[in-house]
Amino acid sequence: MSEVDNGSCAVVIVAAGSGQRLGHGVPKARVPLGREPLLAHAVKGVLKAGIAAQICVAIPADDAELAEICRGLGAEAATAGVKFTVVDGGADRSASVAAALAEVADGTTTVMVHDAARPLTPSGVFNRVAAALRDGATAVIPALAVTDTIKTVQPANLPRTGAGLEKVVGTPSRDQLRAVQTPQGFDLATLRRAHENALTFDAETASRITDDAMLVEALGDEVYVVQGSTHSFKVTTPMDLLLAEAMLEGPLRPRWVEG
Ligand SMILES: Nc1ccn([C@@H]2O[C@H](COP(=O)(O)OP(=O)(O)OP(=O)(O)O)[C@@H](O)[C@H]2O)c(=O)n1
Ligand SMILES: C[C@](O)(CO)[C@H](O)COP(=O)(O)O
Repeated sequence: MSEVDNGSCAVVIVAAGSGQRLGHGVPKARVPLGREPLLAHAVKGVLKAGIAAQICVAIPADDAELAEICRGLGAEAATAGVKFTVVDGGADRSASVAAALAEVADGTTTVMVHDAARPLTPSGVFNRVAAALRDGATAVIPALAVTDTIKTVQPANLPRTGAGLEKVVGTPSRDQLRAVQTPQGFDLATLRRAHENALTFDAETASRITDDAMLVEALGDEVYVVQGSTHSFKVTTPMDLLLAEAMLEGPLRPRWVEG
């Protein structure tokens, strides 16, 4: 049972990336995972969570195959009573989110932004984000504690040969570090304001933006953190896809996969 008023929540799924690091030669959202493309898993995960009144998907412009996949997913969403909207994505992730935000239906109060590249995200994560929004957060992200030791580095040359390497300049305390995931949840007006503010960023600042929470941080607003999930990992490299395939075949198989 969903913990939120899904009558006012839209979920934006960004699926317009090219998937260079996965290296399949087709947009990543179309790459098969088991019997279905990554995007289908992401959409079905949202439907399973039962938190959305609308799903708005950003896909690469002129991708007829993904548009066809979206027609099938739209029919499934309609059966669940969820409005399904497809928009052309932009040149980077932020632009894809902005394009989708423009199509969010009137009356929507909260929005979650989710990566199509996180196909196995459990319902519990959507529900934790939704619960924090309901409890008054205007921005909330799921995250995990980091397990590696993280160093900050800068370019350096070896003393004898001058070979170019990097050297360590610091070791931030792991207690304060978190690895951030999606879905990231927001009050809709706040996220729209954050994206409008981002239009004033210079090119270098804009190029450092990797998630929506950073845009809300730039407004000076609080961003709250809820527990993420190891199952929500992002399919970025071929090894990630292997792990996702193994999860589909094993006891960690998500409940929306038939059979
Ligand atoms: N112009 C873009 C770039 C990325 N994304 C989406 O943002 C999410 C996270 O991006 P990432 O995993 O980096 O995907 P790609 O950009 O496709 O990967 P790569 O950097 O390897 O090309 C993905 O669901 C991707 O489809 C998007 O909608 N529009
Ligand atoms: C939004 C995100 O998935 C949070 O971890 C991540 O920042 C996306 O980064 P990418 O470089 O587009 O993969």
